[in-house]
Amino acid sequence: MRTFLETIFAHSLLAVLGVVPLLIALQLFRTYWRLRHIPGPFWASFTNIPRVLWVKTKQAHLIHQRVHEQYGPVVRTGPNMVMFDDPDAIPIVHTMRRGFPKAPFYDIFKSYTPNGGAVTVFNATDEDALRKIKSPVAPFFSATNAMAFEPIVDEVLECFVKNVNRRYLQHGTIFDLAKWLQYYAFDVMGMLTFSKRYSFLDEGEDVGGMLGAIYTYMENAAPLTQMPWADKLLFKNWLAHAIRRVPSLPILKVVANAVQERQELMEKGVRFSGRPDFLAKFMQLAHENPELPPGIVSNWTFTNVIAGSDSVGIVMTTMMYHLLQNPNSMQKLHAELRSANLSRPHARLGEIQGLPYLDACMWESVRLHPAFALPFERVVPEGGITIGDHHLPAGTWVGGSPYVVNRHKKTFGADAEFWRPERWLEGDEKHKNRLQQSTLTFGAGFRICIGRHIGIVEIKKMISLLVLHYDIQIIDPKLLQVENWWLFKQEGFYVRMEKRAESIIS
Ligand code: HEM
Repeated sequence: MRTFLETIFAHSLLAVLGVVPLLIALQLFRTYWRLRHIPGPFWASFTNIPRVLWVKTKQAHLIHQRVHEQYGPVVRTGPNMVMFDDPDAIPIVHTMRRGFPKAPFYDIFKSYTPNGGAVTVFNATDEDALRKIKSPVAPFFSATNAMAFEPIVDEVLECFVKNVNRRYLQHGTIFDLAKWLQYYAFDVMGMLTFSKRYSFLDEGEDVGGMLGAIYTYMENAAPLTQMPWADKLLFKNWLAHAIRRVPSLPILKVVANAVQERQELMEKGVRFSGRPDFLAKFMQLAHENPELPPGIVSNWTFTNVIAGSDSVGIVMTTMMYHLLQNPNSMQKLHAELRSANLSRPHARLGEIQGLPYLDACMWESVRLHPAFALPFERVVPEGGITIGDHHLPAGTWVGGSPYVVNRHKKTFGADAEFWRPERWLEGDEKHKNRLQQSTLTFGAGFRICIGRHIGIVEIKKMISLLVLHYDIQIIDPKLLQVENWWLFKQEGFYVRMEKRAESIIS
């Protein structure tokens, strides 16, 4: 005979066995129901697992493209995530005013703190917190200030030339140009930000594995961006933090040392006698505004280094790759640069900035290969929004993949998949502006990349130098590999270079 306790246990067990599946079914139904009017893959209505797996293939950009081809311009890719492919949606989602915050995608890039994660200008999801740390520094990134950095860029260019010539030109040695463009981009950013190079160019290698570590970090972080609660569960909580030490990126240690050195000088009353780099400006700002959060100087400095280095390297690699694959474009650009009667050895920015074909090649590279190639997710505000025929309720995460949006055929032409810089020159200034505003590579609206003017200076200076002074031969275009861990990086861009007869650089 059953005891009283056994009877209670049996009834409770039956109740639990009945209620739990019911609750799960209800929750799944609720999840599905909210965005049931948006087409998309079946499982995406219930779980984010498909989009995590897409990112894990390293080729999510191609899957996003296929998903749009199959389901249309507005697609549900997760229980609460909707993607668009039409540039017309850019001003709806990436507004110029506040009120359309970044989604929890960006929480993955915040290091853990008990009160919600360390916020930087890049990863801030709370717009009040963003305003406090972004408004004071935004003017430093203006187009005019970017031009003032030109002498520093020239110095690093010289270092690039010296080391590439010494190592590879004499015996026609093959090397990976993508790596060297990345070294240049990092060394420029180190110089602009805290007046130090990391010595990648001098040593001709990824010193201390600093760059590799950034990539490994992105490889781990990118899948989590698609399921942010998993990051909270696995890494961003006090327990996980107590039992495992999250290793800091080695490059940030170099940056932290530079900041500390400068702070020690300041405390000793020694005035920094170097050029007014970003760090000097950040320190002065923090000194004059004690209400700014502690650690803000390191925070701004880290953001510059992380946001503004790999991205620039990626654009330059794209541009050189397509120029070498398209001799007609290379010849046109070479002819334009030659007839511009440029200063030697380094063209002045004022001389190259307005060159139409150089500009067209740059924008075509920016369009074809966005340095960050997953959707820039935002949270739909109160009242919802409408994209095409689809209403998205408040709280939905929405974003476009720059890779897909930048290939929108109605906007960019039937040949949008291919390299054709001329598309940027086939109309008046209005046409070019429209294409630029339809390109999502730098983001858009209120959170558009603030460093883009600086990036463009670095890119145009380097490409002019390479095209004007070197004959470059690509070894095997098929060796170029691309992997998309949000950072959309290339590798295996093997070339042989020799100086052009008319070159005067040594
Ligand atoms: C030319 C190559 C570059 C590309 C393709 C690029 C791309 C981007 C993109 C896509 C965003 C917005 C991301 C989003 O909405 O989630 C962004 C933001 C940002 N970028 Fe860049 N970037 C480049 C160069 C730079 C440079 C050189 C710097 C620093 C000097 C920089 C600093 C920043 C910062 C601070 C933000 C955050 C702005 C905000 O959220 O308000 N970027 N960048």
